[in-house]
Amino acid sequence: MDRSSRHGTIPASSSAPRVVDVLVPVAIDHAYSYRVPRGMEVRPGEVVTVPLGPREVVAVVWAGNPAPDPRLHNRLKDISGKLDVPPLRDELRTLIDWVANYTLSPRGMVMRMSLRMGEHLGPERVRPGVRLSGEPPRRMTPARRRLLAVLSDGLLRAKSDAAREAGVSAGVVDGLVDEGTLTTEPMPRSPPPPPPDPDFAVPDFSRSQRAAVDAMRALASNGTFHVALLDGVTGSGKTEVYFEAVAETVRRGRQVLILMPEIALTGQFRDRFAARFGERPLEWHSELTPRNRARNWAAIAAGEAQVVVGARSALFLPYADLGLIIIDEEHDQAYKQDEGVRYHARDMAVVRAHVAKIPIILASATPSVESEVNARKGRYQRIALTSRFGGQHLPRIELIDLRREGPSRGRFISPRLAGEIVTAIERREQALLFLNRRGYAPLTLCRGCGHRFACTICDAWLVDHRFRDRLVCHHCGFSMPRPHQCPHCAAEQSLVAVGPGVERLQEEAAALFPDARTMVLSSDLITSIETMRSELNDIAEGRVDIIIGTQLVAKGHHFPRLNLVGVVDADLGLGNGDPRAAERTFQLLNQVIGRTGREQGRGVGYLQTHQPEHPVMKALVAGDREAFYASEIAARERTGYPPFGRLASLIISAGDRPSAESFARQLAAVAPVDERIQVLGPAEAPLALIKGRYRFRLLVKSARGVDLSGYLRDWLASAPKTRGNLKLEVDVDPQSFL
Ligand SMILES: Nc1ncnc2c1ncn2[C@@H]1O[C@H](COP(=O)(O)OP(=O)(O)OP(=O)(O)O)[C@@H](O)[C@H]1O
Ligand SMILES: [Zn+2]
Repeated sequence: MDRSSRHGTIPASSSAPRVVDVLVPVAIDHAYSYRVPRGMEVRPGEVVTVPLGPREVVAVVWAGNPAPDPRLHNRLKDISGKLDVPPLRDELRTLIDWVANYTLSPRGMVMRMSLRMGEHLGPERVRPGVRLSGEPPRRMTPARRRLLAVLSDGLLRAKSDAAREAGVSAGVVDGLVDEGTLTTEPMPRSPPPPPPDPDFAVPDFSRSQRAAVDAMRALASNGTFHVALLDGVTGSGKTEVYFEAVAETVRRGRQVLILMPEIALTGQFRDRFAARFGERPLEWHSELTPRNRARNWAAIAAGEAQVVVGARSALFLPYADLGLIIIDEEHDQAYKQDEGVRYHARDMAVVRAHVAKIPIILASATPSVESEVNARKGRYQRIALTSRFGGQHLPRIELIDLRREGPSRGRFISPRLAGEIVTAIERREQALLFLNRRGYAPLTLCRGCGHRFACTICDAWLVDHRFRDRLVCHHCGFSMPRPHQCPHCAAEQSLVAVGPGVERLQEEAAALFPDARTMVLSSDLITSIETMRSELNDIAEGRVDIIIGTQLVAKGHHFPRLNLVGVVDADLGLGNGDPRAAERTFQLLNQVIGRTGREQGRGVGYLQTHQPEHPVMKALVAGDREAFYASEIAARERTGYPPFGRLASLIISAGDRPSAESFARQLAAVAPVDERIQVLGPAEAPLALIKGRYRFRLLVKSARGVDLSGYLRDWLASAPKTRGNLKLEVDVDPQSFL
C-alpha cells in the first residue's frame, strides 16, 4: 500500500511551468521552489537531485506548489533528475515535519537523517563479471594459468573476485578479455537478504513468561497504534518474549525496527536473533561502510529487509511497510541525541508509531520515570515479567561503607570486596569490577607545585590514558603525550594520578589477584563491533576471571559464570546536580548487578559507597523498586519536573565570556510573559567552557500540557538574532544539564 499515491501526481497546467516545493538537506526550515522539467512526473516524497548554489544535492519533493509567485518564474531552477528509489511515504514526511517542529530543528536537517547516504544513494552499481569463452589465450604465463584454473568451472565471477582468487592483478583479467579468452557480462544484482524464519527455533516459554508472550502476539496481530511497556526484571527473558511480537509481524509480511542504545551491542544481538530466526537481521549504524549503507538503505526502502536492528538514527529510515517498533533498554539516556537535531529516539519512536498506526514495545528492567508514570496512568500497557527465567534468584545487594571499611590510600578495592573476589575465583566463577570511568585516572597533578593538567579549550581536567600513553580531554578529544616533567615547575617524576579509572583498577587487580586473567572493557578500547563481539565471547566462554568495565558491560549481556559484581564507586553519578541523577544511578546499578547469577548460583552485588543512607542505596539493598519509583515520582510531582512538567534549555555560547553572557541576558529579557511558564537563568553552564566556547544556560519550565515548542518559537522569532560567533542551541526535553 503506497499512501503517497493518495496525492496523485502533481497536475501539469497547460502553459505555466509546473513548480514544486523541494526540501533540501541543509539547515533551513522551508522548502525551495523548483521547476519540473517537461516530460518529468514528480509526486510528493519523490527523491530528486537539484542544483543548490554551486552544488547538486539529493533532496525530496515536499509538496506541489499550484500557485507559485509569478515574479519567481524566471529565477526558478529546474529539478535535475529523479532517483530510482521509492518516494518517502506520507508517514515519514509527517514524522520529519513533527520532529522538526517539536525540537525546533531546521526541517532540512531532520530530513537529512532519512537520506543518510547522500551521493551513495541510487540503484546499486552493476559490477562486471567474467567467464571463460573457450577461446585459448595466444600466450600463456603463470598468472594467466592461475586465472584460467580458477575460472575453469565455467561460472560467472565478478572481475575483482576472479583476480583476487587467482592472486593476479586486474590487468591480467583485462588482457584475457581483450584476447577473447574471457567474455564479460554484468553480474546479477546481489540477492535481497534472506527473510527471517518466524518458526525457526521457537523456545518453550515458562509459565510466568506465557502471559507476556500472548500479550506480545496479540499486540502484533492487532497491528494498531498501542504502546506496551515490557517491564521485566533482569534475566527474565525480555528479548525472547519480544521476539514473539517480531515473529508475528514477520508472518504478516511487515517490517520490524529494533532500536538498541549502543551500537556495540548490535553484534551480539544479531547472533542471538539468528539463533531464534535462522538469519541475522539487517543493521543500521554509523560504522557501516558507505557501500553497505547504500545497500541496506535500498533494501529497507524496497521492503526487502524485514527486520532492522540499529542505533537511534534507524528511526528515520524510509521503511516500505513498518509494522512494529521495539525499543530495547528504553530508559537508556543514549537514546537522546545531544548535537545537531536534538531528539529523543524513544519519544520520537512513539510518535512514528502513532503516525504509522502501529504498535511499539518499550523494554526495560528499570523503566524511565516517564514510562513508569505512563504505565501507572494506563496510557501504556504494562506487560510484566517478575521473575528470572529458569528459576534463578535475583541478585542480593550489600553495601560496603567506604568511611569504615575502605581500602588504604591510593587503592580503590576494599579488603572485603577483594576477599569476596578471591572466593569467587576459587569457585571458578567470574567477577566484574564496575567503574564508569574510562582511562587510568581522571586527574593528574604535580606533587611539587600542585599544577593540575587541564584542557586549554575546555573547562575540564585531562584524563590519563596509560594504554595510549596520553592525557586526553573527554569533551573535545584534545590529547597530548604524557609528560615526564611538570610544565609549570619543571620538576621531574613529580606527577601523580588522582582517582581511579578502569585502567588503574586493572593495575590494582593484577597486584591483588596475580593469577587471575583480567580484561578491561571500555568504549575507547573497543575498535569495532567485531572486536567487541570477540571479547564478549571470551568472557561468555570463561577465558576471563575478572572483567573490569564501564557502562558498556552493564547493558544486556548474559555471562553464564558471572556471579559477583563490585561497584567501585556507587556514588559516582549522584553528585552532579542532574535532576535525573537518582534515577540514572538506580537504573545503572540495577542493570550492572543484574548481570550476575543468571544461570547458576546466586548473584551478589557489592556497592562501595560513602552514602549508605542515600535512598537509592537503601532501595537497592532492600530490592525495593516500588519504594524507589514511589519516592522519585513524588519528588518530580512536587517540583514540577518531567513528566509532571516540561523543560527546555537554551544554551548560549560564544568565543568570549561577556558576549555569551550579555546575549543570554538580552534573550531572557524578551521572554514572553506566560503565567504557566518560568524562565530560569541565565546561569553559567556547569561546563562553562567547551572547545574554546563560553557557555550560559537558560532553563525553561512549564506545566505539562503547555505547547513549549510553540512558546519557544514565538520567543525566538522576536528575540535578537545571533551574530558573529554567538550560537544559540535549543534543547527540548533536555537529558543533559551540563
Ligand atoms: N523461554 C526460554 N527458553 C530458553 N531460554 C530462555 C527463555 N527465556 C529466556 N531464556 C534465556 O535466559 C537468558 C536471559 O534472557 P534475556 O537475555 O532475554 O533476559 P532479559 O530480560 O533481556 O535480561 P536483561 O534485562 O538482564 O538483559 C538468556 O540466555 C535467554 O536465552
Ligand atoms: Zn577539551
